[in-house]
Amino acid sequence: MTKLSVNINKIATLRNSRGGDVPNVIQFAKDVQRFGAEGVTIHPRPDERHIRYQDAYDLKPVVHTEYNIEGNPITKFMDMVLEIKPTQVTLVPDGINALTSNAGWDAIKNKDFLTEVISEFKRNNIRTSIFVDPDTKQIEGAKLTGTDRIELYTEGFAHQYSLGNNEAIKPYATCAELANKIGLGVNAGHDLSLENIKFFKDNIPGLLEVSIGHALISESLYLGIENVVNMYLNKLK
Ligand SMILES: CC(=O)[C@@H](O)[C@H](O)COP(=O)(O)O
Ligand SMILES: NCC(=O)COP(=O)(O)O
Repeated sequence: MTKLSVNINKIATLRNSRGGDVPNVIQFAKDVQRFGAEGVTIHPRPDERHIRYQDAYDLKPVVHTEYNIEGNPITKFMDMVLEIKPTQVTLVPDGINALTSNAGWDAIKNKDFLTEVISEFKRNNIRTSIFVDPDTKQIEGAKLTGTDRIELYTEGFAHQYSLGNNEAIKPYATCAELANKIGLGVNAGHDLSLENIKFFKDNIPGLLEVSIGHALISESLYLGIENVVNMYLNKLK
């Protein structure tokens, strides 16, 4: 069973584009859970261009499924996560100006730093996951940091799969097998979509959770637009 955690960053992006509170991220988080999502993911960035730190606090009382907060563990982020105590924190090595996440950790080079940060979160009973590329050396490195889980960075797979290259799943499957063997839980995310999720899930052993935002919100627009246009047309009759 693989849990679906809905990343609601894009709802905040839309809200922020107009000021005000439409669409309302809190209501959206409540709704995705009502519709069956098994988790809510946010990825606050230092510039707060989409999800804001305040949203992270406001979401805490309404996320009754798994609350996953992702980000680079700078001091401000760590303090917030330690205060909120979500179900899971996913550490991502984003550059400050990165448009979106674009690489996993070098868990070998950053072993001491990650070990320290992870132990602090675990001391506070927060499950930890680290974002990694599909490289077996990084899976072994991740294990040495003490993390509970890894999140496989799936952008490469998603891109290759869209070009018809199904072989691109192989390093992910190999890494998942290794993670299962050495006792690391396996999550995955980035550019997963209705087009590629079934193939990914079917080929990744022990996939515990996927977090999906960009495609899921885009698909919701595509699949909802006909209904809404018709609702407007009915009102204009
Ligand atoms: C770690 C990951 O792949 C996602 O959290 C992604 O980075 C979403 O962040 P943005 O919404 O800022 O693109
Ligand atoms: N951890 C990945 C995530 O939360 C969503 O990534 P994306 O679906 O917005 O690419």
